[in-house]
Amino acid sequence: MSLDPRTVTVSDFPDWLRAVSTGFLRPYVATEEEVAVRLTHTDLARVQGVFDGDRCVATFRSFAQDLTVVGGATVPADAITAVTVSPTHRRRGLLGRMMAVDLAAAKERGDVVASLIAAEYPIYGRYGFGPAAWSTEWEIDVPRSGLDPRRPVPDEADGGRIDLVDGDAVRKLGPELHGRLAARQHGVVSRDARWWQRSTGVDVPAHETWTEPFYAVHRSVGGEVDGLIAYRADDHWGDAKQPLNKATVSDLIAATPAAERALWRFVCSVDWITTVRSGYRAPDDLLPFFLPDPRAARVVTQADFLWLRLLDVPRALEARTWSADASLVLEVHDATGLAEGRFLLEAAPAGASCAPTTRSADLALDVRELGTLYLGDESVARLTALGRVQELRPGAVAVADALFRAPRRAWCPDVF
Ligand SMILES: CC(=O)SCCNC(=O)CCNC(=O)[C@H](O)C(C)(C)COP(=O)(O)OP(=O)(O)OC[C@H]1O[C@@H](n2cnc3c(N)ncnc32)[C@H](O)[C@@H]1OP(=O)(O)O
Repeated sequence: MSLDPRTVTVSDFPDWLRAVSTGFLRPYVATEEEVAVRLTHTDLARVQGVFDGDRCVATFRSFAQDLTVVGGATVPADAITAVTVSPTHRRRGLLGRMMAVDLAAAKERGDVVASLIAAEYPIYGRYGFGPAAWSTEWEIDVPRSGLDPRRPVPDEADGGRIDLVDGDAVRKLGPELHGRLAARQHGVVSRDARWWQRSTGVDVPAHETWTEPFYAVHRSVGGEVDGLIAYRADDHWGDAKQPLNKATVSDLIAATPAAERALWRFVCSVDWITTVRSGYRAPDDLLPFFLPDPRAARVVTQADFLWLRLLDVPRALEARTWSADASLVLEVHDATGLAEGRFLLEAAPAGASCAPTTRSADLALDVRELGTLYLGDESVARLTALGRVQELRPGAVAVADALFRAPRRAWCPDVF
């Protein structure tokens, strides 16, 4: 029997959801009502399944996403999620087949990149993806941070105020604030209305145990909401009856460094909280330096996070800004042919042009490495030292490094 991927129908959908649960090692607990809700925000044309007889044994879904690139513009991304192959059918090429179908459709549609959060590092490089944004999580030992527990927050330097709010307010205020973040932080991916609902407890899938977080917003001196935090606290007391509670931040977005600082200092100031877990941040997040003693913030996670695969090299390279004025000819290898070619990039801080060329190449690299370099989060010299970029004209690596690097690291705040 052939095991070919096909588009999933409404009647397949519950079995497809069951297969996703199996692949992610969780029991299938969705109710009919949940299936109906999920159908309302799922574009079935972009949901693939592989069926062995009646049973779904492999799953794959993609959806439309906007990705902020260096300089603040966005490109249309093919966001990939819910990738699973049942343990009875693994390593027979099913993922490879579903990926080929999806990437071809994305290219046809005009998406500039494909994006995903990889469950495991070794899976996606073979499909042309490279890690493009990394993530760091800190754990703050609040009593060691040097913050004074007697002081009110925000402190005088800030001038703004912090208000506790509910999920309704977050759904109203969050999207505009997120838009301001997305306009300045490369690596940020769009959040649709469904994202805001799910993160505030509306129609949460049954397999996710939902507890209401605390939400607070920061308002600038002018009264504008310019920061938002969501955090949950545990209930932990020491033997000598001292509170030793941990706050875990699930979201902290801000439009200004001042709002960011005020919100971190706020969560560290909550009485009883002695530990704060930051959630996934950019590796160069300002957080440790908001504390009088940055060593109180210990790195607990440091790993690849957002993976990108370029589908349209000229549009991708023209969309971002560049730190220098130079031209470069890139020979891009892509086993699938989707992004293969030799391209002349003429870059300047004001904008770039990129087009196929017959000029001799300065650098040769796989599309995977171009994905890794795209958001300016990796050095060309490092990839060259690893043998993953070839310098064909002396000095081209230095030129490429001057061009590609961004002033700040990329940050993707969301798992999708
Ligand atoms: C974006 C997301 O959704 S991330 C979530 C990914 N899903 C999971 O991690 C759930 C658990 N794992 C699975 O469901 C499956 O193992 C999958 C989906 C990762 C892989 O599916 P498969 O159908 O087994 O992959 P497929 O047979 O197409 O493998 C293609 C190649 O990748 C390799 N490969 C696949 N998965 C892995 C892995 N986890 N680690 C190392 N190599 C892997 C295969 O060995 C094969 O190599 P080859 O081309 O050299 O022969």
